[in-house]
Amino acid sequence: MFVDYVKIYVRGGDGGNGAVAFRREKYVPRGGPAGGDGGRGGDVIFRVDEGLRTLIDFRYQKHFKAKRGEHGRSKGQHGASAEPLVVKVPPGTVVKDAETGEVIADLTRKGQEVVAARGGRGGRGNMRFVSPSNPAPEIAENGEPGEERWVELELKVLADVGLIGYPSVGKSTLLAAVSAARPKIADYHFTTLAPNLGVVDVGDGRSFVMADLPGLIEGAHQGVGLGHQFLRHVDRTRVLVHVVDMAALEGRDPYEDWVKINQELRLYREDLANRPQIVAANKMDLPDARGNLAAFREKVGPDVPVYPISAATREGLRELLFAVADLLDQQEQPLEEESGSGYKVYRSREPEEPFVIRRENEVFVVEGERVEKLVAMTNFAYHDAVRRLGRILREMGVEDALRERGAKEGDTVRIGGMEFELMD
Ligand SMILES: Nc1nc2c(ncn2[C@@H]2O[C@H](COP(=O)(O)OP(=O)(O)OP(=O)(O)O)[C@@H](O)[C@H]2O)c(=O)[nH]1
Repeated sequence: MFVDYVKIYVRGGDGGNGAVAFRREKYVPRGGPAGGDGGRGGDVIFRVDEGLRTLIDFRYQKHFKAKRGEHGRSKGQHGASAEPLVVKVPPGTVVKDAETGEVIADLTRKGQEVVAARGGRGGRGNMRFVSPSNPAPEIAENGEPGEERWVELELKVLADVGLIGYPSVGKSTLLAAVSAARPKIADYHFTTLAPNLGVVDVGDGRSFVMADLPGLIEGAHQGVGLGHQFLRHVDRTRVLVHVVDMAALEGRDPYEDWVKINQELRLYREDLANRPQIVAANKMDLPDARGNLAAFREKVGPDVPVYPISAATREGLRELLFAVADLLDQQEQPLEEESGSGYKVYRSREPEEPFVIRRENEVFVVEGERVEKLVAMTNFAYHDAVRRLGRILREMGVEDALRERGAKEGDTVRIGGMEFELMD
C-alpha cells in the first residue's frame, strides 16, 4: 500500500483566567465578590472534507493551535469561550497519537470529526469561591492549559489519475516534474509492476494522486497477472492522461500511437477505455512537434482535449494540471471501502497518574499531570489562591511524600516550573 504520512502538532486553547473583582456600590467600600469565570479554550478538531484527496497541505503547515478563552471580568461577566479550530482532512485519514501509537480516530465518512486536542476549561472567578467562612475571597483560578500532543496522520492513497502511453513518451518525466511529494511505498508485492506514484499540488488548493501505470498495457498484452493493489489503483483512477510523443522520433506517428493504446485499453478493460481522457502532447520543445500537433489535432477532432506540453521544460504543465483537476472535480468520488469500525470516539487520555518525586541536586521535583495543572492554574498574585494550592497539595499527600523522601524545612521544591520553599 502507498501511504501518505505527516506528523503534526496540535494544541487546544488555554482556558481564560478567572477574575478577582468586587462590586462597587455607593457608600459600600467593598461589595460582594464579582469576578467572572474565564471562557473555555478552543478545541482542535479534525473534520473530513470530501474534496480533499491528499495530505499535501500539511507539508506547509504542521502546527495547529486553537485560540484561548477570554478572561473573566468584573461585574460578574464571564469570558467568552473560543471557537474550535477545524482542520480539514481527506476521507480515509487515520489519526494516531505520535507518542503511544494509539489510534485516536479512523475518519472515513463525510463530515465525521474528532477532537484531537481539547481546549482547557476557564478558570473560576472569585464569585465561585464564596463560603460562609470567606465571604469575600481574594482568589481566582487561571485557565486550564489546553491539551497538546503530536499526532500522526496516515492516508492510504490510491491514484486518482492514471498516466498511459507508449514507452519513452515521457510519462516518468512528467510525473517527476509535477510531483510535490512521493508517498512512502511499503509492502508492494509486484515491484516490477509497481505504479510510480506522485502527489500533485495543483497550486490552487487542489491536489490529487497521479500514477504512471506501466505494465498496464504491456502486462495485459503479455497476459501477466496484475497485483491486487495495482488493480485497485487502476479502478480508482477517474481520469486518464494519455501521453503522446509529438516529436515522433524513431519513425512513430503520434496519431497511430494514440489509436493503438486506446485499442489496447479497450481490449484490456472496456470500462477503462471509457474513462475521461486528456491528451498530453509531450516534447513540444523538439523540432517537428508543432507540425505534428496540428496534424494530430486534425485527426482526433475537436472533441478530444489536447494539451501541448514539454515535461522537460515544464511548458504548458500548469494548464494541463488545471484541466485534469477540473475534470476530476466533475467525476463522482468513488466510495472507499470502509477501513476499521467506522465511528471512533475520542478517548480522553489515561486517568490521572499519581505524582512522582525525583531529586535534581538539592531540589525536589514533583511531577504529574494533576499537580502540574494545579500549579499552572494557580494565580500567585493572591494569597488565598496560594493557600488553597498548599491545602490541596497536602490533601493529595504531596507534602508527606516529600518528607518521606527526606525533604526538610527550607528545602526547595519544584512543580511545573515554579519553585517553592518547604515550610512547616
Ligand atoms: N526533449 C524532451 N525530451 C523529453 C521530454 N519528456 C521526456 N523526455 C525524454 O524522453 C525520454 C523518455 O522519457 P521517460 O519519462 O522515461 O518516458 P516514459 O514514458 O516514462 O517511458 P517508460 O518508462 O519506458 O514507460 C527520456 O530521455 C526523457 O528525458 C520532453 O518534454 N522533451
